[in-house]
Amino acid sequence: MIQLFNVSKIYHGDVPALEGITMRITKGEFVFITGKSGAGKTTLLRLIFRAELPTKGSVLVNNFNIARLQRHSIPFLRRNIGVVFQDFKLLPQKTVFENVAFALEVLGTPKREMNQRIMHVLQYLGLKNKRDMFPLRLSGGEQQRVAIARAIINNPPILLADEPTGNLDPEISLEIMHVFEDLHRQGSTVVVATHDVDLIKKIRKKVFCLDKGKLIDVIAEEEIAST
Ligand SMILES: Nc1ncnc2c1ncn2[C@@H]1O[C@H](COP(=O)(O)OP(=O)(O)OP(=O)(O)O)[C@@H](O)[C@H]1O
Repeated sequence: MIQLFNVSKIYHGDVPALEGITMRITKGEFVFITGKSGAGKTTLLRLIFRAELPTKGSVLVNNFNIARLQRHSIPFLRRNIGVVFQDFKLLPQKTVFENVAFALEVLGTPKREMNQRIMHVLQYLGLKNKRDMFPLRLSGGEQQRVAIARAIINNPPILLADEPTGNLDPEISLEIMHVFEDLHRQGSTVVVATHDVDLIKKIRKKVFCLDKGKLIDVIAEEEIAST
């Protein structure tokens, strides 16, 4: 589903943000990308949803080389990928409902269908009674759940999360991870970048470890269980 072959990314100068990365994430997998600040986690995710192009190597999503996608095909790639960020990136002047609706409006979804789908996803994430609230009146965990609602409203097969619990306390972080686990159980491919080792130990999924742009280790789920 997601494959990287010998991928390097240099923003400028000669220090690569990523160097010689080869990895494969299969359909329906839940994986973590970890590493210290600056290791290249965000860059790796940005390459997958084509916010960046690799300097070298190739990135394949659903067997399509994302660098070769024609401009008009990019929205089709993005429709397959939901993205969640550390800072939620919600629109502060729109309500919870409107924030989620926005992701459907851009696709021209009919209004009645839109209402049904949004209420369903808000219910799933325990946000039904927050539908008319503005994001800044919500707790961090609730804001992140709104961001997840927005990311999954189009049922994308792939969910990317960049340090999704970076602004949340440990208990709420675990709750958010359980939402990702549930989505994974329902069939989504989930990729979570985090430097939170405690969280990784609790969730126990395959881990790709980056250090200074290089993939230095891949830890299988079973190995984590024993640490
Ligand atoms: N847009 C950019 N322009 C120039 N350099 C960048 C850009 N984005 C990232 N970098 C550099 O690439 C390297 C990897 O950064 P990246 O953000 O991918 O790492 P990270 O592991 O996600 O770090 P953090 O946990 O701090 O977010 C860093 O040295 C960073 O300074």
